[in-house]
Amino acid sequence: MSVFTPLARPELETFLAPYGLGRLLDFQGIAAGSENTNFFISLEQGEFVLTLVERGPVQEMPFFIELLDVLHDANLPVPYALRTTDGVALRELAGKPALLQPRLAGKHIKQANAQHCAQVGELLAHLHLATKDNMIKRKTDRGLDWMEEEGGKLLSHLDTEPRQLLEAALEEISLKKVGILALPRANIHADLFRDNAMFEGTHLTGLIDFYNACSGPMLYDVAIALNDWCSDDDGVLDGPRARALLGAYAALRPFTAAEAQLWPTMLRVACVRFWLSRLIAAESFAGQDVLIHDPMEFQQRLAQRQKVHALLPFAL
Ligand SMILES: Nc1ncnc2c1ncn2[C@@H]1O[C@H](COP(=O)(O)OP(=O)(O)OP(=O)(O)O)[C@@H](O)[C@H]1O
Ligand SMILES: N[C@@H](CCO)C(=O)O
Repeated sequence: MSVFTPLARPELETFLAPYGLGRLLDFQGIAAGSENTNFFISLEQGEFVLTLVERGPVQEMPFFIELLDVLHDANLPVPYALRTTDGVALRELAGKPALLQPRLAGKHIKQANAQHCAQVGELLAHLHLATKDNMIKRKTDRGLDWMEEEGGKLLSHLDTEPRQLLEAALEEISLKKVGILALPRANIHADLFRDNAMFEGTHLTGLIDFYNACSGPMLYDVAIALNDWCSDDDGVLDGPRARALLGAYAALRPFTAAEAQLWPTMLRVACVRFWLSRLIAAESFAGQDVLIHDPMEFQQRLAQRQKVHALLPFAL
């Protein structure tokens, strides 16, 4: 289970006291999640989630806090950093940046249908519309340069077939980089997988885990989401789900001609990003009690996306 930093009750009680939310009733490490340490926290005044941020520089934390405030103020269903009675949002616990957030209702779904996908597309468009004119700048630490660098290093670890697949994708990234970086931008979630959305029945109740959020091409966010929400088990894109997600998104923010043109490339870039991070995690956490997502899933998806040539059907 991915509790990288275990906590004892007394240190937790000391940490929680300044929020003024009552006594600690219960707490529980969360096994799901692969990058940060999370605890469900029951206090007298409600249910919360405590996150200890395990990855990325501490100086980035104000970005996440500000972005979640902006999205919360725009009435989007996201968690946000609660303040202590002295107004402090970013705290430290066990030497890690620590945030207390409201616990959102709902649970993750494994099998997405077109109805789920339409809501994801709609909410993603709202997220982009809420930030595109006042984007808060943050360069991702897993962008195109990172993909080229880490991908280059990993090539020699791969067998012939995956190596050729990755080589072709890295070549395409290098060729299309300028065009990708010129696409319309906003603040993007950059990790909108099924395990980062909550549903109650068929109703989307929230998005969580903004720790990969950054400023970047909106189309990249759409491609990341689509690759997870609309793939079959063998990595093939499911037409009805893909059309539902893209249609709902484009109804609120129509795609530009440049986005339509770069769509097949972007689907592949979004596969490379997660194939590489999963390969790196699998190597660095091998044998440890940490949730590791299967890298092969993205190798398969990338192989399937090499066959995608159709431009976006919903462009201006
Ligand atoms: N605000 C919240 N409300 C309800 N549940 C939450 C909240 N934040 C986190 N969780 C729960 O904790 C789990 C892990 O959280 P999260 O996805 O942020 O961790 P992570 O390590 O960053 O995961 P990932 O593998 O997606 O990077 C989620 O799957 C969800 O069940
Ligand atoms: N969503 C990512 C993990 C967190 O970034 C994956 O499935 O590889």
